[in-house]
Amino acid sequence: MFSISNLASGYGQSQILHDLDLDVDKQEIVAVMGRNGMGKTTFFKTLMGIVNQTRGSVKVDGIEVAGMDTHQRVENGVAYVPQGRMIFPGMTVLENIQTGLPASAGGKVPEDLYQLFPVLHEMRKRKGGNLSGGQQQQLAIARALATNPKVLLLDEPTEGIQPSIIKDIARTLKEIRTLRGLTIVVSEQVLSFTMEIADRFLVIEKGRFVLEESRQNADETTISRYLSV
Ligand SMILES: Nc1ncnc2c1ncn2[C@@H]1O[C@H](COP(=O)(O)OP(=O)(O)OP(=O)(O)O)[C@@H](O)[C@H]1O
Repeated sequence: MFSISNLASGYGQSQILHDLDLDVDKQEIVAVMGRNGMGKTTFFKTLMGIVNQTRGSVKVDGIEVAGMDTHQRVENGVAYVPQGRMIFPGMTVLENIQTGLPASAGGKVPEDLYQLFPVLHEMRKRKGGNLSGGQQQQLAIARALATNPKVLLLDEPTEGIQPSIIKDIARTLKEIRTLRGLTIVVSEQVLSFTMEIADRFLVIEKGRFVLEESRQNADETTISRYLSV
């Protein structure tokens, strides 16, 4: 469903990603685990066309999106929740969500988004910058979902978030996957979070996938060895 092959990219002369291959099924949740600086953010930015790829293919339901501008990739069903959430702090919660809506929605937020995140409805008139870290993460996810994606990419969603809220985010992501038939790729350093949600685990080191385990075979000790410094 979401097929990445031979993907390479970098910054200027320095190549960061080396021939990445990944096929994600519809409704599958894949976790890309790796320490700081191993290439997780570069991977997502390349998938979104924010960092230029030097080679490779990225297909959504058979449609080649590599080479498209970021907004065209969004139109073709790829949504991105960046590291650090990047919500607009001076805009209200409602306005933040509206930035993700297609023009055809006329600014109207779909009911099911507020059902998924009731707190965003309560706080829709508040400035995004006044929300807690966990609420901002929900807002960033809601804004991404407003584009009605087929594939959701999340870059370290648990960063800076309290453990109790992390559990809520895990529950919500699983719910969204089922409700919307979403395919999810999430990057993380926190294994307890991905153990709750992922069907498959990949470890990235220096821009290469060095380990792949299905949920059934995933061995926490082995994966955590890659994550400890
Ligand atoms: N704008 C940039 N220009 C040059 N090199 C960069 C740039 N951004 C990242 N890099 C380099 O690319 C490599 C991968 O970084 P990246 O941010 O993708 O890693 P990461 O796994 O997401 O780490 P983190 O968890 O710290 O975000 C690192 O060596 C980093 O120094």
